Amino acid sequence: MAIAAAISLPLTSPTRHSLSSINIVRTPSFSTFQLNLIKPKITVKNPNFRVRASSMSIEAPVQSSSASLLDRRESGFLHFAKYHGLGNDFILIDNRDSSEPRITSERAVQLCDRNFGIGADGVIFVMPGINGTDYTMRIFNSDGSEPEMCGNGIRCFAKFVAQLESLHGRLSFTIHTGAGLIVPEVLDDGNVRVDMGEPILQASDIPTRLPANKDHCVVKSELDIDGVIWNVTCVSMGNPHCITFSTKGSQNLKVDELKLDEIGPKFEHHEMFPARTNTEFVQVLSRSHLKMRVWERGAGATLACGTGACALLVAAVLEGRAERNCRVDLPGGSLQIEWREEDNHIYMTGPAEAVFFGSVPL
Ligand SMILES: N[C@@H](CCC[C@H](N)C(=O)O)C(=O)O
Repeated sequence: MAIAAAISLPLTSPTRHSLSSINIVRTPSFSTFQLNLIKPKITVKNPNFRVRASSMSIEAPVQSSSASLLDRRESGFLHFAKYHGLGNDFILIDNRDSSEPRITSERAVQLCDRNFGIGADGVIFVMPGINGTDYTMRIFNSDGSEPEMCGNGIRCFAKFVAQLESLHGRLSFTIHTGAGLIVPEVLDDGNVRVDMGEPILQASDIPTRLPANKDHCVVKSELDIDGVIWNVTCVSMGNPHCITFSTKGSQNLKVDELKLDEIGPKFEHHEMFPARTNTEFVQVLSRSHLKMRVWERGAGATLACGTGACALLVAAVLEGRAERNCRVDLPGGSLQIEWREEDNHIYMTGPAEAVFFGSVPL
């Protein structure tokens, strides 16, 4: 099904956004508004552009007493919110009334398309909790595959739930995911700290066919990509990650120089990774400051990967390259990651922001 238009409002840009067909004015307090207080404030320049026309509508948040777009329930339309965590962007769907995703994986692929759809790295569904949890999160990657977890996505999930439920201040939820129980906490400053649980290190559970050491872990192993040997460590955060700091014979990667589009797919589809893999290319800036670029399974090069940042910290500690609490710089910004010795859990802290709201045909 075709989609007429998709618009994003980067939060770092000025408050007025000029597009060829419409102007959208955003309130400065955009990140703190309530979904049930949203009303469009759109100036239509081109009379041929109909904001709520045949296929898609766009609303910029300003305070009002009218009903939210997300409160409307016309049949045939899918209402969504677009969020991002450090530029890793997602279409969030209120699926609290059902444990079946409101759209298929095929439709998710269409909606994630940056030219013919809304544009996103994935689609996330907010579903009823199971096993005593508050909510369940499911996600489709932009290629339609379903991963177990998403670190940036779960921060967006927490902010979206807070707005759907009109909750304020410091909040914490329990969320059932394919990676087990995950607990995000919305902090007073708007950032979200997530208890990401324990890393999985057993080769068969990651899964990887790379040779394991005596602890059954894959640390400082070697992976052959077209004759180049990459030193890799493998970690699962519920989803698989392959982390590399160097090629054989070199000291430290310079991540800005990598041709990610060429090498990323070769890691992702390597025969050593039966469930494919996410890959983090890491440069050590200091023992508490790491820089990474990521090639994601099912989404390609993204601006950030939360589970990847957690996995790479574990790899850096296991390889003796870093402390347990580090700042991780990603193309879209920074995350603070801690692998706590007392409980073996990983804690990720970072932002998540609403971008725009809209509706498309189901
Ligand atoms: N960007 C996400 C990870 C999303 C899932 C990943 N592509 C996979 O297939 O495992 C994150 O922030 O963790």
